Amino acid sequence: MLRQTGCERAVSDEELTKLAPAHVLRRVLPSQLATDLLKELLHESKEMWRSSSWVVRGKEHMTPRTTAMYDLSLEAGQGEATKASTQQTNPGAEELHRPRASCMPSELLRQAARCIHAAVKQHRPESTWSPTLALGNRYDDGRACVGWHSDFLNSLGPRPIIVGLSLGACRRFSLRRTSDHSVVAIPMPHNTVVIMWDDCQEEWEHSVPRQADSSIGKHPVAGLVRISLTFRMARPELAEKQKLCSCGRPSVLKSKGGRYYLACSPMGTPCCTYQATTMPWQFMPFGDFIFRLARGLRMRVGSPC
Ligand SMILES: O=C(O)CCC(=O)C(=O)O
Ligand SMILES: [Fe+2]
Repeated sequence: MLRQTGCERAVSDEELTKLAPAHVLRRVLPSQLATDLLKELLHESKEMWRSSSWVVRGKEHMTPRTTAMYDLSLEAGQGEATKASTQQTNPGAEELHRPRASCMPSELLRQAARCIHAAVKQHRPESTWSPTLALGNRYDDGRACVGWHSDFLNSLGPRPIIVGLSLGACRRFSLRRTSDHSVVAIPMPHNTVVIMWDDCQEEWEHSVPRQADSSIGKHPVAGLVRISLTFRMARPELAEKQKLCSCGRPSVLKSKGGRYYLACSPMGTPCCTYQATTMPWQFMPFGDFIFRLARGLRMRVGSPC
């Protein structure tokens, strides 16, 4: 059933697949694995995850949640992530004033990654997607949130599959189409997965909005705390092709109005107000994308650095 919530529509799982390039799957992990992973991450996130921060005009802004990056390509015992691997898996991290924590994935987290991989394979047998990293987010209560955004494409490439697993408290996950700002929202109780595919990063934004604590579905173990893991596949071919802005700082690859563009300084004050490319994203095969990126997305800089 469609329900109007302000300007936001709460939709059923079936409707979501018709309205947005996204898919909700319930109880994807065996329930014991979901419980054990939740307990492990509740503990680990308290000890090791942290709020990142960035500085805009001298003022430090903290993320209203704690986060950590898990590099699934690292074998147990490999210890600290190397700088190269951190740069690839932690896009924008070098721009952060307080960078994101990098943690080693446990066996439980790897098992969860295998379940997520199998679920994607079941829905898209032809897909070669396989998760290489997971970004953890911890939302302690209704004030913790993530605002409207699409994920950086630098290390993921065009039209990436990104899979979010929710553990603990039930929060709302919202998707907004950039062309007309229509919003759909889905409740994400414990052990629910949302798959964002196709052009979800190119044409839509997503968020976990602030909520009154009284509207959050508490979990028997986690209470108001929600933990999410977003599984992604990094493309090593792209890491070598990262472009610096003309001011020398890293740039991020984003998409707007049907074109890719590189923007300066994702987290701080951009040196340039506008940088555009002339690369349309639609229907572009990955090989073409790499080729064009290697040749350089020629940037038109709106104002001088
Ligand atoms: O917590 C969520 O479900 C969303 C997190 C998110 O958007 C992200 O990690 O980029
Ligand atoms: Fe995101």
